[in-house]
Amino acid sequence: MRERIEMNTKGHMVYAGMDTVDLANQYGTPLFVYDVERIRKNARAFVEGFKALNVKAQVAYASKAFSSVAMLQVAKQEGLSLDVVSEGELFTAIQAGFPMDKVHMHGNNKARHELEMAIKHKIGCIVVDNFHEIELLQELLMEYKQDIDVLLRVTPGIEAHTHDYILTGNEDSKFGFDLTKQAREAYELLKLNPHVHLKGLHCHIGSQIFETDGFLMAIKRLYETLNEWHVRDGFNAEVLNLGGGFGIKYTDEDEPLELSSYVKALVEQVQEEIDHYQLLYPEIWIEPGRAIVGDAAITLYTVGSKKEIPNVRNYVAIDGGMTDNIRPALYQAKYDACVANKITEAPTYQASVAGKCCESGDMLMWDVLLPEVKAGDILAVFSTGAYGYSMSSHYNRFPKAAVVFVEHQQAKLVVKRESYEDLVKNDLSYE
Ligand SMILES: Cc1ncc(COP(=O)(O)O)c(C=O)c1O
Ligand SMILES: N[C@@H](CCCC[NH3+])C(=O)O
Repeated sequence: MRERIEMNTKGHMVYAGMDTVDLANQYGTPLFVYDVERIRKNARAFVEGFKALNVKAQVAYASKAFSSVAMLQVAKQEGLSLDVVSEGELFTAIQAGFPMDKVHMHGNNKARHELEMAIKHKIGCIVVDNFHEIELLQELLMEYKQDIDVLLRVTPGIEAHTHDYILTGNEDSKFGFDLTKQAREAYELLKLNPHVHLKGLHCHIGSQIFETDGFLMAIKRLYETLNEWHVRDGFNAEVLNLGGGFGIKYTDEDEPLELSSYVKALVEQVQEEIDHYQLLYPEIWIEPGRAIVGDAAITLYTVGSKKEIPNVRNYVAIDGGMTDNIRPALYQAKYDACVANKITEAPTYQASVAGKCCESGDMLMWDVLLPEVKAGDILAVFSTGAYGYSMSSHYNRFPKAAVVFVEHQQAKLVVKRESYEDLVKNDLSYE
């Protein structure tokens, strides 16, 4: 990570061409700072990876990783499609002027009103997850006399090498239909609905995955099923959606693949299956979230109190924590950081970085090496662009942080810091 740190003549860390200490002073902390050029570079690696192989594809940004109007506008500018999982994410897409025909809707418990909103806005595709949803769709499409493209989400029974909580493609999962029996049943039910156009299958095997073998195995499993359906009644998948999950570098322990090599591996495996079963080549869709925004942001915090326990541990507290980054508490996720105003100083002080919530588990990092820190220093945590702001909470009534986009050495506030008034705006008096 440290090789990525740039510094200016003041000895301050520079990020996306900007002095991070100046950014912290101007916008306050905690502050998410996104490098928009990096977002574009990541998006293009996927899009161009498919283009280079001459494969028809859609790269749908999984907006759960970080959704805001500005972010979705960047995704739109890059020609991405969009994966939304709720009315709120769809509403944000509408506010961003995102083309609705490039929006795909997910969700393991889509409510009637969510499906209704998707239908009314004529989104590009609904990824059908369960039998209840098939019934709801049947009713709504009749009511609206409207057609819609759908994919069936299936669980290919793959155990990807990642944290248990972010595994989704294994058989024992709350998402999708199992491939052995339920998928066939769902396929038969969807065939009865003249308003539904089943385009193909979807699977998502998990998140923060560094190897391609899980994806390749999933493709094999999907094609076993697709071949059965083809043999039985001539079904040809026009679309194969392989989900997201492409891993990124958080710390030096992580060794992610080049984004284009994931694309190449997926395309080659699909080609192999197509050749083997003599089927038509589908469009390949993917849904990267983390790999588009994860390494494109840092979070800036201000250091406050310290607690030094001789022969045990040094705690350094910052002005944020699990409210803006729940990942260490939830997944034991690891991060790397530096002190933005002390880049030239040697990291000789071992410390654990604590948040300010009333919760012992509210820790951002355990036992990392920093320079001697003191109150007022600015801590920069790397690779916080995915599932940081989007999973943030109001625990202990901390207002949510601000988000700044930087491009061409210009910073722009894209999400305002919440005020205390924002926090209580939905509260009603009981007096
Ligand atoms: C269905 C689906 N698609 C895409 C994603 C995005 O995953 P990632 O951010 O790991 O690329 C997720 C989250 O894991 C997901 O559940
Ligand atoms: N939120 C998770 C990933 C799972 C997301 C969606 N299936 C993370 O921070 O790693």
